[in-house]
Amino acid sequence: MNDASEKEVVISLRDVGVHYRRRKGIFRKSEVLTGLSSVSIDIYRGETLGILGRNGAGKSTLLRVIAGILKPDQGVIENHGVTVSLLALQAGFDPELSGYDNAIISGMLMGFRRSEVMSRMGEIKSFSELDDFMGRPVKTYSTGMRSRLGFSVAMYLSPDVLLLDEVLSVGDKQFREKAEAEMKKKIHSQQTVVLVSHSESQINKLCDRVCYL
Ligand SMILES: Nc1ncnc2c1ncn2[C@@H]1O[C@H](COP(=O)(O)OP(=O)(O)OP(=O)(O)O)[C@@H](O)[C@H]1O
Repeated sequence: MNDASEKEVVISLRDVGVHYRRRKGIFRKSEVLTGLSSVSIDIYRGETLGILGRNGAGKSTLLRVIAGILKPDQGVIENHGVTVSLLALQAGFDPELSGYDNAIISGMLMGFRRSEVMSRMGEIKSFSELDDFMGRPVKTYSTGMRSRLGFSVAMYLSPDVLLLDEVLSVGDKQFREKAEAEMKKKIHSQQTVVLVSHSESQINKLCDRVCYL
């Protein structure tokens, strides 16, 4: 990471909280569940920030807030003009469309032109090892294949800030090692990454800084 004096904050959160309201029954009062409790953190350009915490601590909620998908009902989040994209295994792809079409749509949602996505398609296909499956509907993919596509799209079409939710934990050992090696290259470049993982050793291996929820 850069010298402390050169650190540039790209996203900052102050006292950010998210609460979910859940109805317990038609005639019963709803209860309020805390999804995220008073988080204050700065994300710096070029860093790889790891997020650790027990199940239900709010890691996925935090990433959704940073991505702008979820509006916090407490505190303030400021994005200092950066593009952000969240890669999570359960999110994103249209099951009826092919891997190619999903890669194009994902890229365009991140703000790339179609031609820019197409110019990287060869690398996306090759890294994902999906071969002919790239032309088939995503609903025919295994979970591991979906994550390989998601990971490859994220690696070759990176926004300013890349949010990864548990994406390095699936797929076979060989692909995981390849994905980790690619992540390390990103880390040594100027890519800003926020990585959620249940694996403390993975976080320690890959991240410059860790936030415990
Ligand atoms: N849509 C929702 N409606 C109600 N409660 C929710 C919703 N999404 C999350 N929660 C609750 O908010 C809390 C935080 O959830 P979140 O998924 O962010 O945690 P997490 O740290 O990512 O968990 P895990 O490690 O199990 O993936 C949990 O108690 C969860 O039950």
